[in-house]
Amino acid sequence: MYESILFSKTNGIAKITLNRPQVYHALSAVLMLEITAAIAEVASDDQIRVLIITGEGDKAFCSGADLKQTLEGGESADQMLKAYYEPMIRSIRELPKPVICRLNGLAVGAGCSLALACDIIVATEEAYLSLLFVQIGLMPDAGATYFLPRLIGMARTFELASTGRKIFAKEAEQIGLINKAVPAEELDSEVDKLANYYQTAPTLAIGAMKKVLNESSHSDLARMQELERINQQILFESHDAREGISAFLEKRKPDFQGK
Ligand SMILES: CC(C)(COP(=O)(O)OP(=O)(O)OC[C@H]1O[C@@H](n2cnc3c(N)ncnc32)[C@H](O)[C@@H]1OP(=O)(O)O)[C@@H](O)C(=O)NCCC(=O)NCCSC(=O)/C=C1/CC=CC=CO1
Repeated sequence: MYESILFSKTNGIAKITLNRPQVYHALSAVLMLEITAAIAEVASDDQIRVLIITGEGDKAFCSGADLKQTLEGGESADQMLKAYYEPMIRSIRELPKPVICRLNGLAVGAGCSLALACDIIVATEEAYLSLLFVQIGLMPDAGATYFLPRLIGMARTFELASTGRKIFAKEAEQIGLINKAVPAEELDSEVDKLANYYQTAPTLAIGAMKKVLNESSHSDLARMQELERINQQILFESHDAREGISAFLEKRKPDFQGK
């Protein structure tokens, strides 16, 4: 059904694998439309409780815009960003389910933006991120200027964006750009551990928390308290909250259904 991604759904866990290895999974229009379409499938499938995004193989997660297609496609940057990049990035942020980035290799340009849009990033120690836009005379896009200052502050963002230097996973972990750097042989067990946790977690609560946190960087305390109140009221009536509270009182493990 898809030509540039592999898409699987198993035991409540969906996985999107970018699959254009000959160009390090560079972002073609088709690839971006397919990622966005697969995320819409994840959104509408109540059985799916967590999404993993990764690249095929061990070299690259994503090399950013497919430069050949970008140059030859005849579309302006404005058109491409609006039509392909921005909907893809927003679909990750707006998905009310956790998204894990399995950073299997380099993530550069808009590939870096794609990784940063995810909720949790687990990387191999060999993986690196780079805002190398500046090296081809461009500036960060696809949401990078939104994510970076919030994650690592303005001074670090300016340095990384104006030089495009590589940030390997260990440094990225230290400065708070990713969650965890692990040896390559531990990447799958680390990602599986997280995915299995989320697959049995109270998905409704996690989705509401994600939606509210998305607002926190541009809202004041009163607005955040209002959003907390509105969403907590909805969660308080939910199956999983009733189950979680009952399980605590009955001294047993909760059986969360994600609703
Ligand atoms: C740093 C690299 C990603 C990897 O370097 P290296 O390990 O030395 O590997 P290479 O030999 O260079 O690459 C392997 C093959 O993949 C092809 N390739 C790699 N990246 C791309 C790409 N982005 N587009 C097309 N093809 C790519 C590469 O040509 C090799 O193919 P052959 O074996 O046939 O030669 C390095 O490859 C690199 O710097 N890549 C370019 C990174 C880049 O500049 N990305 C785009 C940034 S801009 C952006 O992401 C977003 C936009 C959005 C909208 C509008 C306009 C522009 O950009």
